[in-house]
Amino acid sequence: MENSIIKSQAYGKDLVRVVRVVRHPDGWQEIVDYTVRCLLSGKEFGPSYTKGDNKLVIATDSQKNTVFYLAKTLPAEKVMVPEVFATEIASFMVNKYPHVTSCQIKIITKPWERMQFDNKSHPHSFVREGKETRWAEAVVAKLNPPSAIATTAHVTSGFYDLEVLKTTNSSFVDFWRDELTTLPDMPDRMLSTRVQCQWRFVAETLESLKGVDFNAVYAGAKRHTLDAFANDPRAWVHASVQTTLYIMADRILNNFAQIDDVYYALPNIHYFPFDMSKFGLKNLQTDAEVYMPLADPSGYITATIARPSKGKL
Ligand SMILES: O=c1[nH]c(=O)c2[nH]c(=O)[nH]c2[nH]1
Repeated sequence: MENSIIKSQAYGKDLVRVVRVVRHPDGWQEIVDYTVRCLLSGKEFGPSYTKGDNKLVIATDSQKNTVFYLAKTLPAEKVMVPEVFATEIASFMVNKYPHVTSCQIKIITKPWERMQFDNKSHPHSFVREGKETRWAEAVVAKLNPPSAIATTAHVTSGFYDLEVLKTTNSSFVDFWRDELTTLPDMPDRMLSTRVQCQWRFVAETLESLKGVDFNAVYAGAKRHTLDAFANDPRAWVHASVQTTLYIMADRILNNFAQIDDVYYALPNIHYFPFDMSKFGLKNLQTDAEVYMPLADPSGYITATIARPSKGKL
C-alpha cells in the first residue's frame, strides 16, 4: 500500500552525551553534563520515508556532530544554560538547512553539585547528590512561508524526581463518600511526593527570549515548590495535594512574568499508619508513629495552571 500520507515526522539523534568544561584563569572550573535529543522536521523529508530517497536526509550522525561542534565553538554562556544551548542548536539547524522547517532539541542535565569543604566550594570537584533532574526543550520553527528566515521559538523547562516528605501539616477530609469509600477522614497525615514540574515560555521571536534568566526561573520554581509544600501558612493549602499543586503553580506564575503556564504531576506516595490494634497498640490517627510506605499504587494528581486569560477550566 503506497497511498498513505505522512501526517507528521521528526527524526534525529537521541541520547547524545556531551560534557562542556569552562576553565577560568584562576583555577575555577565549571561543568555541564547533558544528554541531548535532536529532531528535525520538514515536508521535504517525505521522500525519505515514502520512496527510499535519502538525498535531503541530514544524517543523524551529522546531527550528533553538530551538538559537539556547537558545544566547542559557541561562547561559554550559550552552552552552560540548557535552555539557551537548546535554542542555539535548534536555530542553527533551522538556519543552516533550507528544507528543515523545525527543530526540536531536548536537553536533560546531570546535576553535578560542587563539593563543599569547610563551607567552601571546591573549584573543580563535583558530587552527584541524587536530587532532582533538570531538563529543557526548545522548538525553533520557520514562519510560513517556509522560505522565510524568521523563526518562532518555544522553550519548555522543568525538573522531575524532586522527592519531598512531611510528617504533619497535611490533611484530606470531607471528600465524596459512598458505598465504595473505605478511606477515613485524615485530619493530619504524612505526605510524600516525587515532584514533576514544567513551565513554558511562549515567544513570538527568538529575540524576546534573550533577556530571560533561565537559571533564576529554575531556582525560583524549585524554591516555590518546596516553600509551598512545607511553609505556606494558609491551612486550606494543605487540604489536599490538589490545593498544594495549585498554590505552587500560582506562585511561579506570579513571580515570573515570562512564563505562560505551569504543569505539575504529583504522585501521592502513600504512607499509611500500620494498624496495630490486634497487638493492643494504638497507632492510628493522632497515635500514628509507625508507617508502612506503599510502593504502589499511588495517587497521581496533575494540572496545568495558566494566567486568567489563558485558563480553560
Ligand atoms: O490529597 C489527596 N487528594 C486526593 O484526591 C486523594 N484521594 C485519596 O484517596 N487520598 C487523597 N489525597
